[in-house]
Amino acid sequence: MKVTIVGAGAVGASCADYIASKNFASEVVILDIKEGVAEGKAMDLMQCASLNGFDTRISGSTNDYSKTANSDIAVITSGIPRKPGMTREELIGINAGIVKSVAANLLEHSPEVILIVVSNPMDTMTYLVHKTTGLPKNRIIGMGGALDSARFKYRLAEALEAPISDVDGMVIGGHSDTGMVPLTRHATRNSIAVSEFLSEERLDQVAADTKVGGATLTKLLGTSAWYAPGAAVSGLVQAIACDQKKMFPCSTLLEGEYDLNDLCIGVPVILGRGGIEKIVSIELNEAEKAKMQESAAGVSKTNGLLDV
Ligand SMILES: NC(=O)c1ccc[n+]([C@@H]2O[C@H](COP(=O)([O-])OP(=O)(O)OC[C@H]3O[C@@H](n4cnc5c(N)ncnc54)[C@H](O)[C@@H]3O)[C@@H](O)[C@H]2O)c1
Ligand SMILES: O=C(O)C[C@H](O)C(=O)O
Repeated sequence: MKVTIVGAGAVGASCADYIASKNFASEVVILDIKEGVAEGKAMDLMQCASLNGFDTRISGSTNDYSKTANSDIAVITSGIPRKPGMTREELIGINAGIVKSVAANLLEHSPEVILIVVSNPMDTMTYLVHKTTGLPKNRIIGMGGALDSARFKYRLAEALEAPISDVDGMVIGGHSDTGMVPLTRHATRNSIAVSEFLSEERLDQVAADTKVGGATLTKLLGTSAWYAPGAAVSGLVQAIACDQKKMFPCSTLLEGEYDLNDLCIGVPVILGRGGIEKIVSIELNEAEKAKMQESAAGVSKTNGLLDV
């Protein structure tokens, strides 16, 4: 199993670290345009192998895509992150060109690859990859909901004063400050609805804190987050590599599911060796449907800024 990660920055390196530490991939290639950086990070990570007990071979490449040839999975993290006060949507001008060229380069050397799009604005970048590569939809996966759901569980556990392992919950919708739809009605503590333990006001606060999870970290860090994003990506990569058939909310092209068309947005999917093996349609109530429609309108508006 060969995995390529494009972008040796904060998220790309964190992602390589988690993938290697889990020891399920034979090879990880990190590629970046900055001379020597991918090679340096790969060497640094390889020097963790004896310490952390993994056999994954990690190598770096300065923009030489021949080294990525025959990758099974490729993760696109190349592009700029936001700064405090910015939205993810403001990154479109620079990141669209980068993501488009990176996807084309990857496919030239790995025609069967499954692509995981991370660069922001992620739902729009995922749509751009659809529009420009023509790959079947099962092989283009946008990562956002897995991260947002992890942040939702963190906030739920905080409110419940419970261990996170007691908590389950999912966030669907667009990966944006306003577009996320945390499914509080479906969230549970040990299979009991969290509404049994938390007031409506407290749950609304949990949802609000979840939606600005990325912005909160960007304000604290001066750039956007990388540990949880890297861990979330590695979870998707492992589900595909190990054919786990796990369910994650991922951004995928919708063609009528959830009454939405012609956009990529986060919904629950089953991930296995075929990439997105199934889009899972869950019953939403009227309020949840309205939030999903509003979120989709926001994503479509950003998609409208693309030159495709
Ligand atoms: N979808 C998500 O949940 C999520 C989470 C975190 C970050 N992000 C996004 O991921 C992206 C990367 O974030 P980061 O914190 O790692 O940024 P970073 O600046 O640390 O790293 C980005 C890397 O991309 C490289 N790069 C730029 N253009 C390139 C090209 N054409 N080819 C190869 N490499 C290129 C840069 O040299 C840099 O090393 C940002 O757009 C950020 O908003 C998304
Ligand atoms: O917040 C960001 O801009 C980065 C990423 O999308 C995140 O949610 O951490």
